[in-house]
Amino acid sequence: MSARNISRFWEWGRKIICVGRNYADHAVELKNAIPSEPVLFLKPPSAYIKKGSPILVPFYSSNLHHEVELGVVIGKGGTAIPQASAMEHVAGYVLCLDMTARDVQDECKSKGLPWTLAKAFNTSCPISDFIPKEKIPDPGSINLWLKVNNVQKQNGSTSQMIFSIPYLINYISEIISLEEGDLILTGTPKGVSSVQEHDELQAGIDDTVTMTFKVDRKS
Ligand SMILES: CC(=O)CC(=O)C(=O)O
Ligand SMILES: [Mg+2]
Repeated sequence: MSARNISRFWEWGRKIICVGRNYADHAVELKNAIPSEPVLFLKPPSAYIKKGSPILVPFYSSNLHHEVELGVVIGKGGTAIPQASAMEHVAGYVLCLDMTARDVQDECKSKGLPWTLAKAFNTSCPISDFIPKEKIPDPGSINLWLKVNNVQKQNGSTSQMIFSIPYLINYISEIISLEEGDLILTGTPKGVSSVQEHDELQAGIDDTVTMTFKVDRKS
């Protein structure tokens, strides 16, 4: 049997672990407190889409937001991975969108309910092609940006993250064992905004990686 190729990790059905409120400017724009520990939630693998597939607005939402994020692809699993060796467990990266039904999330927050409907719906995790680890020698100092219909909405540096990638790998793996092919979404900088059917989202890492997705509504 041939070895699996990590660049197709998104086909393996592994976990997507998302970190919320990891940029102070985004926590502030949504009037959330700055966290003292990472805020975690999950998306199922059915949330993944790749280029050519549309982002579908869930039928129960009228305020779908984009959140551009750096995704960390786990290459070697582990439990309670020390910060000092955390980067040895990283195979590479993807640029991700954490698509969020903000109206539904606001309602869940006000009722003390989980965010599943707001965050985990089909097509809620568009991703770029796999980026091997060597291509991003310093993931703690890259620029993430996003445009809607060619208008800039988000532009932030990963140096603004409250919790670093090694900290997150250690924190998460103490609670949820990490496996090869898991993806960690590391949170979004400020500038999230509403998108509509027919909008075009373009996102990038500096001027090296770019990806484009169209928004549609399921008929
Ligand atoms: C308030 C949020 O939706 C948290 C989140 O996903 C983030 O990236 O921050
Ligand atoms: Mg997010």
